[in-house]
Amino acid sequence: MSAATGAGLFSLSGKRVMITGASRGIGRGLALGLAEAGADLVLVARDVSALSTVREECLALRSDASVSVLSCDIREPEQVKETVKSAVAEGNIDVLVNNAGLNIRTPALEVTEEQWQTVIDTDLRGAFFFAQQVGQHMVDRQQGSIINVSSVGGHVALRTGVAYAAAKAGVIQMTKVLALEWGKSKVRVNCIAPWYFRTPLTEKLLDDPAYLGEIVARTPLRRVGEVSELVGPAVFLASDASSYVTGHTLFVDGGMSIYGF
Ligand SMILES: NC(=O)C1=CN([C@@H]2O[C@H](COP(=O)(O)OP(=O)(O)OC[C@H]3O[C@@H](n4cnc5c(N)ncnc54)[C@H](O)[C@@H]3O)[C@@H](O)[C@H]2O)C=CC1
Ligand SMILES: C[C@H](O)[C@@H]1OC(=O)[C@H](O)[C@@H]1O
Repeated sequence: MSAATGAGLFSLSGKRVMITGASRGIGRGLALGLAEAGADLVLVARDVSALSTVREECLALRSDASVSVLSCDIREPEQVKETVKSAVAEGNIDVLVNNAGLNIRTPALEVTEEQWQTVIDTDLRGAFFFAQQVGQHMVDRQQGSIINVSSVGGHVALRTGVAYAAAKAGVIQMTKVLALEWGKSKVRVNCIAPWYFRTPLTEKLLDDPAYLGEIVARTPLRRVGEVSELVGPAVFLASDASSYVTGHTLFVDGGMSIYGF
C-alpha cells in the first residue's frame, strides 16, 4: 500500500461512513464534520424526520455528497441486520461510527431493573451487534475502520452512572477484542471516549451553573467540549492517518481522565 502523505492522509474522499445516533448531538456533529472531510454518509437513528434534516444540512455543506438515512432501533438485532443489509445493498461501508447511546443517571442504590437493562441494551448490546453486522461486511472486504463511542465514564467513576459505567467500560474492552480478532482481516477497531459535550443528552446538566462549575473544576482545560472538537479525532481514526492504530481508546476529554491531585 503506497503511503499517503500530507493532507491526503486525513482525506475521507471516496469513503462511505455509517453513523448511528446521527439525528442529533455528537452523531449529527460528526455527520456534518465528516461530510466536510469528503465522506459519503449513511445516517442511522430511530427518527427519520430528524435524520432527513441532518441530511439536508450535510448537503448544504457539500452538495456532491451521497447521504442516505435509515431508521433503526439498535436494541433490536433484527432491525440492525436489516439496516446494515440495506446499507450494503447501496454500496460498501468503509467506516462505522458506533455512536448511538444514552445515559440514565441514577444513584446505584436506586437503579431499577428497567433502567439497567435500557442502558446496557442500548450502549453495550446495541453497540456490539451493530459492530458485529458491519464487522462481517468489513472482514469479507478485508478492509474497514470502526469507531466506537464510549465515555470517560467507562474509565473513571462518574457518580449516578453505574449502569453507564458498566456499558461504556464494556465498549472499551469490546473495542480491544474486536481489534484483536479482526486485525488479520485488515479491519481496525478504535474508540473515542468523550468527557462532557453540550448536546441534548447533557444540556440540562450543563445549564446548572453549580454542576457546570464542578465539571470545569475537574477539567484541566477548564471548559466542556464543543461537538466540533470531536470531528478531528474521528477523521483521524476513520482515515489513513491512523492506518497502524487499532484497539485504541482516544480520550477526548480536556484532560479530565488524567486529573489527579
Ligand atoms: N454528550 C456528552 O457529553 C457525551 C456523550 N457520550 C456518548 O456519545 C454518544 C452520543 O451522545 P449525545 O450525542 O450526547 O446524545 P444525544 O441524546 O444528543 O443523541 C443520541 C443519539 O443516539 C440515538 N439513539 C439513542 N438510543 C437509540 C436506539 N436505541 N437506537 C437508535 N438510536 C438511538 C438518538 O436518537 C440520538 O440520535 C452516546 O453514546 C453517549 O453515551 C459520551 C461522553 C460524553
Ligand atoms: C461524560 C459522560 O459520558 C456524560 O455523563 C453524563 O451523565 C452524560 O450522559 C454524558 O454522557
